[in-house]
Amino acid sequence: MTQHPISGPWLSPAKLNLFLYITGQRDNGYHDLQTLFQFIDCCDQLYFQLTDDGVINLESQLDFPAEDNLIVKAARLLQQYCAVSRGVNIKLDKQLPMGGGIGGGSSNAATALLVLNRLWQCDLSLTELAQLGLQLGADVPIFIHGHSAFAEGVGEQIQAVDIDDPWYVVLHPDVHVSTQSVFGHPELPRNTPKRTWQQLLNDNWQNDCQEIVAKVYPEVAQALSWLVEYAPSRMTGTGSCVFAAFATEREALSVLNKRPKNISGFVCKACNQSPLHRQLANEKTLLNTAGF
Ligand SMILES: C[C@@](CO)(OP(=O)(O)O)[C@H](O)COP(=O)(O)OP(=O)(O)OC[C@H]1O[C@@H](n2ccc(N)nc2=O)[C@H](O)[C@@H]1O
Ligand SMILES: Nc1ncnc2c1ncn2[C@@H]1O[C@H](COP(=O)(O)OP(=O)(O)O)[C@@H](O)[C@H]1O
Repeated sequence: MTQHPISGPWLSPAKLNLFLYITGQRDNGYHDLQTLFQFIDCCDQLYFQLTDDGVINLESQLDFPAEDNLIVKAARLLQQYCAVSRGVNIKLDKQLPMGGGIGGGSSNAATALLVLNRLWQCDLSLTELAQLGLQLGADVPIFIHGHSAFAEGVGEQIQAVDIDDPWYVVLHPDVHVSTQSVFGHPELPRNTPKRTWQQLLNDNWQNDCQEIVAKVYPEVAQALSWLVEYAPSRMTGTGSCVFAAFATEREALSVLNKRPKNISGFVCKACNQSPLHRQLANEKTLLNTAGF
């Protein structure tokens, strides 16, 4: 049997929601949002090795079944959609905190779709890949398009934007916030008036989920009230991570290093282009045998 080379490491970056407003609710229960996504240079890494047997395997340090992993779901979706006969061994090196609102699962799915589209020679456009990805999660299309974006609808109406790219301190309170439970909360504000991008650009940015999450999870409230002493601070997505922007890495690191011992966190740089898309533009990183 042919031993195929290993391709990777491929980056799977996190995102922050710099603002998040809920402007309505659809008949199917899903909420309409206006949100601003920006990537950060904090990433998981994925490795791929093609196989001839059609089977999709995933090796990772996660403690739930591979079948439930969005990477396997993404690979299977593409394989079926393009009638690919080959399989793939995938290895995930997970670095990003999970359930923190920084989008690691959606990003992993998008990285799998983008890289396998190339390795399996499916040749789907970004628009087609984003449509496939939307079946896996509302945030997947943003990671497929790979540019900072103002998103509306459930995240599928995307307008690429260029915005400031500061350094961030991201704090990760030790709680897992379920997206579904936040959207199901009776006190969640659901009728923030819709505004244009121009109006929002000059607004004092907020997150409509923050008040409820901080009320239910005191750890989130504690992280916010600590960080806000240094700079304006907000929650990303449905939490639990909170962040604040700084002009320099040095300033951000000095704040991070003073954090309370019970809160983990990291410093990262904002990127208007996804680190994965930068990598995809450089074919030379495609083959590497050091992965598995
Ligand atoms: C709100 C965001 C902002 O980035 O939060 P985070 O998950 O990143 O924190 C995302 O769009 C989340 O996207 P994602 O995490 O993919 O959500 P999904 O799996 O599609 O949905 C999980 C559940 O949340 C609810 N849901 C999700 C998105 C939405 N616009 N309205 C909803 O009501 C639905 O009940 C759904 O069953
Ligand atoms: N590859 C993956 N990485 C992380 N989480 C995953 C993955 N595949 C499935 N999941 C599931 O998605 C949930 C949310 O993960 P994640 O994307 O990290 O959080 P968030 O949506 O809050 O940013 C996890 O708790 C896990 O059950």
